[in-house]
Amino acid sequence: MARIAFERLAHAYPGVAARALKPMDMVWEDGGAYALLGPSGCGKTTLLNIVSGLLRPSEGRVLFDGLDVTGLSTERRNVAQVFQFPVVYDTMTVRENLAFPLRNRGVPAAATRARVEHVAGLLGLAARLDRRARNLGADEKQKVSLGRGLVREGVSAILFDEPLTVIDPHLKWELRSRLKELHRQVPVTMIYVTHDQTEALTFADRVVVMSEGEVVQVGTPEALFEHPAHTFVGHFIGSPGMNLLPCAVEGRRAVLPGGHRIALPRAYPALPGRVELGIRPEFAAVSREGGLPVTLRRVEDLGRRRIAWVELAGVPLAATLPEGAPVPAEPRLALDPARLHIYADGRLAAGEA
Ligand SMILES: Nc1ncnc2c1ncn2[C@@H]1O[C@H](COP(=O)(O)OP(=O)(O)OP(=O)(O)O)[C@@H](O)[C@H]1O
Repeated sequence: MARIAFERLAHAYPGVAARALKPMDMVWEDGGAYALLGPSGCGKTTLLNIVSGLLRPSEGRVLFDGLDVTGLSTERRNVAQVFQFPVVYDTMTVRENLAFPLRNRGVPAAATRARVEHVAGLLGLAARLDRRARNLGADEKQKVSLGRGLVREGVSAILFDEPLTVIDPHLKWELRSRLKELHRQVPVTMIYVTHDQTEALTFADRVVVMSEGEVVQVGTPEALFEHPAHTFVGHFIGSPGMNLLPCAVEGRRAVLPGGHRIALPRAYPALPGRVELGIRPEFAAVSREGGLPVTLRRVEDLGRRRIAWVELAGVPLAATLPEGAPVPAEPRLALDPARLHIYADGRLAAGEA
């Protein structure tokens, strides 16, 4: 297990002027379960390959427990990896596949057998141990691949690159829970790359959100929901994401589209650049009275809750229509003051209580 640190780490691919990763300092705590979340092309795989040693960063250093490993191979770093597509030997049995990483490192036969059976049990593969891998379906092959990543004890970290892509949707939930359970039993540092927020939020204790080669926030799923540090996080996490309204801020007041003034929970100094007010749909309620006048465009029934799509002076936003309430003829929008956030050029402005 290892605490992994980046020191002024950045990466540009040869012949490409723009950096795929912008300079960053970061720490991955020993034993943490991290998800690396972001849209396609934001740099997740680049970052993961730098941790594993498949890719050498063009700038900065990678430290494992304080030791500079920037120039070391994956093997020397003692990192296990699970990729998007199954990596299994078709002619071997499941048992032989799972035992392979242990045999390679000279683990005694009895210990190998016990460990293989334990991991197979965790992944629901116990009844398949003596089958040839080529006779397995795609889901089961990927389970074997996961097992090969998990079977070694004492690794510095286990890295997963979208490991559930080929897995049937109903099995994804089960495998995520099994991985989480495994992390509870053996708290090794795990980094799990995904572009799926549900996958990230259910697997991880800490979610690392990336956008355009930058880590924009590291936080618990709750922190990302309650206090998005960046408008990208507000919008990317949540369904629908956070509403963003252009505004002007004067001390403890915000002036919204249409010239509506609302009180803010904190006081702000003069803010530079583009200023926006962020509020999640969960904390913006549409009702018959109290609040800002809005135009109702449509109501979306999501089963457990209803989303009212409204416009405030022409600016669209999503709000909640409380359970059981009729759709109001003249809707008003109430924003929970405690849940308002102010952003300047995309970044959360601190304000003073
Ligand atoms: N070998 C390469 N040479 C040049 N540019 C690359 C190379 N690999 C990735 N890139 C570029 O670097 C950026 C980050 O890519 P990366 O694959 O790390 O993103 P990602 O978040 O993992 O995306 P995805 O989810 O689609 O895999 C992209 O703009 C990509 O086009």
